[in-house]
Amino acid sequence: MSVEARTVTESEFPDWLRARRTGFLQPPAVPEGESAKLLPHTDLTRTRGAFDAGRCVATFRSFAQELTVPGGAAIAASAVSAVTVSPTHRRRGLLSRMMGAELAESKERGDVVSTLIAAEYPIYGRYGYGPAAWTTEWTVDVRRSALDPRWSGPGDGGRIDLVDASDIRRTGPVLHDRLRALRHGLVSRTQLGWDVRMGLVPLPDQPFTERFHATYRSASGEVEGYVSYSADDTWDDGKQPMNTATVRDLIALTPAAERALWHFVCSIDWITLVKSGHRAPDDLLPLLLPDPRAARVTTHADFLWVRILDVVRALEARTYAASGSLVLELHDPAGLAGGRFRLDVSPEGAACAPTTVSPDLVMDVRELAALFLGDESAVRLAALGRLEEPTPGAAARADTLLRTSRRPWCPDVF
Ligand SMILES: CC(=O)SCCNC(=O)CCNC(=O)[C@H](O)C(C)(C)COP(=O)(O)OP(=O)(O)OC[C@H]1O[C@@H](n2cnc3c(N)ncnc32)[C@H](O)[C@@H]1OP(=O)(O)O
Repeated sequence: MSVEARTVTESEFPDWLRARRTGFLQPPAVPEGESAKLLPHTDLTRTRGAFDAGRCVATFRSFAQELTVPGGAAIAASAVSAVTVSPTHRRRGLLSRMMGAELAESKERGDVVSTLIAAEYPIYGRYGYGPAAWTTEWTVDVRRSALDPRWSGPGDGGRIDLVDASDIRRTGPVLHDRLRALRHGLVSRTQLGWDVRMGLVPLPDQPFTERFHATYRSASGEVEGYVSYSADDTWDDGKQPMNTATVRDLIALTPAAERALWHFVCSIDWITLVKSGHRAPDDLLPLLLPDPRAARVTTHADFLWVRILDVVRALEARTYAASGSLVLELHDPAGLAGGRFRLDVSPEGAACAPTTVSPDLVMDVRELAALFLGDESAVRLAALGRLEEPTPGAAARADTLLRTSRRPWCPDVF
């Protein structure tokens, strides 16, 4: 009997959850109440499964998301998540079938891009996705940071206050939305995501430890950022505290807030190590420390992958720091976004339209995804043989136009 790939019904949802848990190597039995808890937050018209003899053997879902592009505009994205194929059914094309259906529908819906956090690097390039934002995680050895251990709050007239989860549940989304308008690479968060983050909706098998929350308030009284962190309880044999604080979220609208919040986490008695969580590779953290070597990089990897579905809207939505023109020839084996496009940009705005004139650069659509948020360099891609440059110097020109002074940052796993 052939394996059927399609959207799932409400009655199949518990079996879909079991298959998802199996694919992610979690104990397969769906805990009591999990299905009822997740169903109201699940759009079944965007939840796919593959069924073999009535049993769910593959899962895939997407949901509406906004992605901030350089300049602060938010574009419509379809966020792909929960991708699994059971070990019995791998490498038979099930992911390709579900992905093909998703991308076609996403294009039809009018999404500008599709986004995902890739479990493994080699999976998604074949579908036109490229790594658009990388993540770096640091571990700070507080005792070597040379921060003043007598610090008891910001010296700029601002203040740090410990607050409750309910305060962050109220103010966090507002601060996060304001940051989204300032920082490209950020993605919108769902209401469920905030509830889970604050422990208000506990998800089975993701044991939740209540977090500490602190806000930074500027001298004028405005809350400009917050940090949420958890701490372990470790002491060495000599009765010395060796506790680690793990930052779960640190949102700062101003450099003053960023500085004060990091300094706060690095000044808590008993805390000797601070784990930063997902930050942009050019995060200020190491250089906020008098001795930046106290911040050791513990992770550096591709993180947010983007698949461009509408080249014109994607390139017109973002801003550019310089003025110039480029003709791009894009190959897209899936037939969704390929073609030849002329891009005219200046700090005042951008215009992009199909053209027949000779191209300056020729590349696969996945390479454009890596360039899109300003992170990757066209010169580097040319050196790697992933981009052709029929017009000499066009890759360097593309870098002048497309690259951004700050690197994109996506702190969220979704
Ligand atoms: C956004 C997210 O949810 S990320 C989470 C992704 N899920 C996981 O990592 C869970 C464990 N892995 C799995 O469930 C599956 O192996 C999946 C979903 C990654 C792949 O599903 P499959 O149905 O086996 O993929 P499918 O058969 O369609 O493969 C298509 C192509 O991709 C290749 N491919 C698939 N998975 C991988 C991989 N992990 N590494 C390298 N290549 C891969 C296949 O070899 C195939 O290549 P080919 O066309 O040259 O023959």
